[in-house]
Amino acid sequence: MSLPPTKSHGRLSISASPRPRELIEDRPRLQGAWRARVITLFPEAFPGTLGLSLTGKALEAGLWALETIDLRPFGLGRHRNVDDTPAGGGAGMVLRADVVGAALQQAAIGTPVPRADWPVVYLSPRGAPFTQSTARRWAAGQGLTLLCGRFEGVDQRVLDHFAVEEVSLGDFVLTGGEIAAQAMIDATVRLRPGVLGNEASTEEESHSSGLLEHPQYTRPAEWEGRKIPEVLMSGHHGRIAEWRRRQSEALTAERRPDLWARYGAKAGKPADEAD
Ligand SMILES: C[S@@+](CC[C@H](N)C(=O)[O-])C[C@H]1O[C@@H](n2cnc3c(N)ncnc32)[C@H](O)[C@@H]1O
Repeated sequence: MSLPPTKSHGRLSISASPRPRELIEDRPRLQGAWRARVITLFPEAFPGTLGLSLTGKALEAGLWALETIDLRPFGLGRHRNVDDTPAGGGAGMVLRADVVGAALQQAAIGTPVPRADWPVVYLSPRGAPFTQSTARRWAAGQGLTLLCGRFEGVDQRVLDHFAVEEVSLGDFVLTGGEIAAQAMIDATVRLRPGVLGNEASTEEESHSSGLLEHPQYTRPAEWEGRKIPEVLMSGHHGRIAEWRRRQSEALTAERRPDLWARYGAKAGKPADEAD
């Protein structure tokens, strides 16, 4: 079977088909760029929000690359069928192991071993929860292959065969993996060097230190009778840092007792004494 083309959203194509000239010329610049490779029935959903703002600029600049692999051309027969009814009966359709397997094989071309450098992930509500530490782990590698499910999901055998990691965006069910893929790529790519520029720090934001971020304010100094807290206008860096730390702790304790308990435990004291 000849390989269907892979669409590139950055400046590099991994397609087996002839590449436009400008893509070839861009190749050296992209060597070593972190890459997201997404297997989907809806490649037109990409880059989506990833093409906007900082991630979009970084994509254009070649700081990372995005490639979609359309699942449909791997389908069978005249209609390129990709799914079939669930074994054992039940509602809906399941993506076939042979079809998804062929797409995963194409996605594996040129990816490094060991897998730690390039995880292969199935977006799934059954998966391990996606967190900031997942994003950090993925950002430290060379790239990521994401398999977007649809319908009732994917035949289990292909997940087992390729030792695919299952990761969930949260405890809810989406109609497909594309939104989850974009969210996870966004959270990962913004941790790559140069993507956020010098302006933003990823060290002080929510989930980096185990706490939620303190409230933020900007001009005007007074709005609808509400003033910016005085300490933030004082210019006293020590007092500002202390105020922000206390706000972070109070917010975390109130909104996320699970994070607060873990934070307290890390600091070596029970959470209710962590003040
Ligand atoms: C309708 S869902 C399938 C749900 C599946 N039957 C179940 O109950 O676990 C279709 C696809 O959406 C994606 N999806 C749905 N919810 C998700 C979540 N919370 N996180 C990541 N992907 C999700 C997965 O790729 C899934 O295969």
